[in-house]
Amino acid sequence: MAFDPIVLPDGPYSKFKRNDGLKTSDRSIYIAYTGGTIGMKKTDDGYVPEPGYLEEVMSNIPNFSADDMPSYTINEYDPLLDSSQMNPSNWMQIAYDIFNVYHDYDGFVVIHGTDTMAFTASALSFLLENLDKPVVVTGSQIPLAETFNDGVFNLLGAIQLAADYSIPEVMLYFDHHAMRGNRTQKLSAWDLDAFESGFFPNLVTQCVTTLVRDDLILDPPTGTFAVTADVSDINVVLIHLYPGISGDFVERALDDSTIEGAVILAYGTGNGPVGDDDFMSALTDANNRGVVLVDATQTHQGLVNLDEYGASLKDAGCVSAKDMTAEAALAKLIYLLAKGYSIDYVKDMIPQNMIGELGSV
Ligand SMILES: NC(=O)C[C@H](N)C(=O)O
Repeated sequence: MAFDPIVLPDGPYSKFKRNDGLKTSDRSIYIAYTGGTIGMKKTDDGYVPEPGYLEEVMSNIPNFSADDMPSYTINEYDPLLDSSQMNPSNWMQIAYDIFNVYHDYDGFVVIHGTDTMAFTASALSFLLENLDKPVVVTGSQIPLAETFNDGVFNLLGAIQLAADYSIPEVMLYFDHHAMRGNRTQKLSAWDLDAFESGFFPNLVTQCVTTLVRDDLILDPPTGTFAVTADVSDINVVLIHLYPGISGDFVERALDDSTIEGAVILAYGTGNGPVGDDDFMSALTDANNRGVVLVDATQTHQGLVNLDEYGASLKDAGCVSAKDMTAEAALAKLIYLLAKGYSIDYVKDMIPQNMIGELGSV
């Protein structure tokens, strides 16, 4: 009995796949190595960041120097940081670092600890204005030096994505998926599939082949790439609501004249104890002093709707973060304040999509 031959379709087409005739090995990638578990060394006191160690381990893994890899330059930061020690001035260091070499490379990889990776990815998406090259943030749960580890695939995948695709976005690459950076949250300190992209599909899935959601990728910018906001000294706070939170606590949390904004991590669709007069007046007073109050949801898949109930945090002056993650809401608020915009403009912009941080498909 004769069988018709199986005709395989051409591989999935992506308009972001670079097709200028160059090979992957002709491309060059810049790697900003900030720290994180991926490059740590095992010692009697546990894992520690060790200068030079990540590159040493990489040089013993043939894949990183294979013929079909792009060339890459690694800028190892000094000191290497566990990401739990990072603050907005570290975001600026990464942003300026990329800015300084932007025209010399095809794409960028940021090696970073997982703990605050979603905050950094969110912040970079705002800080790197008019980005038209891929910036892929990655790290791992287990150090690359361990025999069984997730760093090999994460780092190889991030480097190849930055080399082969011209996706003009800050992405977070983990466990074979690239997610929009400002949609991500760290969900697990245990699973190798540690991040999720809440209300938004993954942008890229790497299986036997690479599947790119062309329909979701941001349009290339029309303006010139720039880093114009310095968020290092912007003072905002994040207040996570919990049953029993007192007005006194909120008042003290906001009682600092340098505070310019606050993200209120509220329940469900943005709810809080609106019947508590002390709580509401602590917020109202801050709002009257010019502190921008942003109501974001503490759920991982939620949409703030301040008009759903008769009384809401809107009565205290809060503006809705809609479906933004806490990480994105904080980063966006800091960024908008750093731009020096008026309070009214910042409040207007929070619920409006700027760089893919909100809106569902
Ligand atoms: N897996 C990791 O990278 C966790 C580490 N504590 C960090 O965030 O730097």
